[in-house]
Order: sequence, then structure tokens, then C-alpha cells
Amino acid sequence: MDTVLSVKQLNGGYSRQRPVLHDVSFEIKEGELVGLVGLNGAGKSTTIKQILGLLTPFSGEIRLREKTIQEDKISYRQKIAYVPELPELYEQLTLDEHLQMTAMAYHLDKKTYEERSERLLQLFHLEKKRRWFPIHFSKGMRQKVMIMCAFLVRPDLYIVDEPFVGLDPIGIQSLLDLMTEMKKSGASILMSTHVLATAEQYCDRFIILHEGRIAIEGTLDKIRSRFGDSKASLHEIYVAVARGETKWLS
Ligand SMILES: Nc1ncnc2c1ncn2[C@@H]1O[C@H](COP(=O)(O)OP(=O)(O)OP(=O)(O)O)[C@@H](O)[C@H]1O
Repeated sequence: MDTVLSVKQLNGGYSRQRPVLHDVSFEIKEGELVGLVGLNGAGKSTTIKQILGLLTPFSGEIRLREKTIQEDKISYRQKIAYVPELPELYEQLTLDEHLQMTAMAYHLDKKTYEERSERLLQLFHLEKKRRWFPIHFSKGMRQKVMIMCAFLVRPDLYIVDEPFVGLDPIGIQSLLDLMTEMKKSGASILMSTHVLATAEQYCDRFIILHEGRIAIEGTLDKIRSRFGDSKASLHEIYVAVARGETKWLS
């Protein structure tokens, strides 16, 4: 499978005097769902901001389909869809208008837009709310709008930041089903989450960040074998390592 995202020896953060990320390297291939895991402040959101191009690496590089953001900013950005942890909607646009604006930004044709948006509206049970403004939405409904916008465009890479907090069980399952479907069609997904039991079921691989460095990376089987317990859950391994009860495994 081709590599979609390549992060090499990334040092980054908000000020050069106090970098947050230290020598972070990983790849995501086509069709992979990779879980980005770590305690509060470990550097997950900072990693995501670096990939999105909201922060510039102090050193190292990030390539999406072999190109850095500097080489072609527009095409780089169009290959990514981002679902933020906190929904950011335009208060003056209806749900329909959010979807239309996304379709325009990503140059979707009318037929594709109509087919995909209908399906997403049904899946997230929001068909009746298409003319509503965000002020009338609950937090979970706002989150669903962001998810629908991301899945409307079908990019090479989805970046999903903590999707499981705030969604109802049907919303969570719909999102998991969509991610599985997109993976099958070759899309790559980087998902940051604290909900390790769900991550364990759905992610192909994990990147565990601790204090801005990759502490462990690999499939659950690989992580279990390094931990020395073939039945341990990701949660158990992560808690033991983060509490310093066992040494880091990489
Ligand atoms: N805007 C900012 N300016 C300066 N430092 C920041 C900023 N945002 C985060 N940091 C620092 O960067 C480090 C990593 O934070 P980050 O938000 O990447 O963690 P996280 O793993 O996403 O945590 P959480 O699980 O709490 O969302 C922390 O030490 C934090 O204080």
C-alpha cells in the first residue's frame, strides 16, 4: 500500500525555546486507521496542527502524498479533511449551507454533492434540520455537522480529533461505520482519542505519545508482545506505562 502521510523527525510546537514535539516520526498508509493516543498535554493536538499546516515544523518534515505543504498549499489542504474536537460552525449559515460551502471549497460536482449529502443527512438523522442555524443545534448535532462536512469530500486523509465525546451511541456507530467504509475504499485516517476500548476495536495501529515523544507504536499485538501480556487491553498497557509501572516499550 502507498504511504499517504509521512512525518519525519518532527520537532515542533509553539515556540522554539520550548518545543512540544521531539523527533516524532511515523507513516500512515492507504486504508489504515491509526489511533493517536496520549495523556492530556502529550502533544496530540499539536501533532495534528503540524500536519494541518497551522504550525510550521522547527525541524523535520511532513509529506502528504510525497509533497510538503510548502510545495503546493492548495492541493495539500484539499487532500485532508479535519474533524476538530470542538465544533467550529458559521453561525449565519444553515446546515445545508455548511455542506454546500464545503462542496464548493473542494470542487465537488452537483450530483456527487447531492448523493453524498442526502446519505449523510439520513445517516446522522438530520434531514429535518437542514434549514436550521447552528444556534439551535446541541453540541452533538454541531459535531455531526463537522463530521458530515469531512465525509462529504472524501479526501486522502481524515484527521479526526476526539470524536467519541459528545456524540450519542447511534452517532458514534454511524461515524465508525463511515470510517470503516472509507478505509475500505483506500482512505487513511488519523484519529486522536482517549476512548481506548473503542480505539482498540477499530484502529489498525497506534501511536502513543508521551511528553511530546512517541513512546510506543505498532499494532495491538506488537504492543502486547512488548508488554509481555498477550491478553492485556490497550487501556491496561497505557495506564501501566504512563504511571511508570513498566518501562516504555519502543
Ligand atoms: N496554543 C498554545 N500555546 C502554547 N503552548 C501550547 C498551546 N497549545 C498547547 N500547548 C502546550 O503543548 C503541549 C501539548 O499540548 P496538546 O494540546 O498538543 O496536548 P494533547 O495531547 O492534545 O492534550 P489533550 O488530551 O488534553 O487534548 C502542552 O504542554 C500544552 O501546554
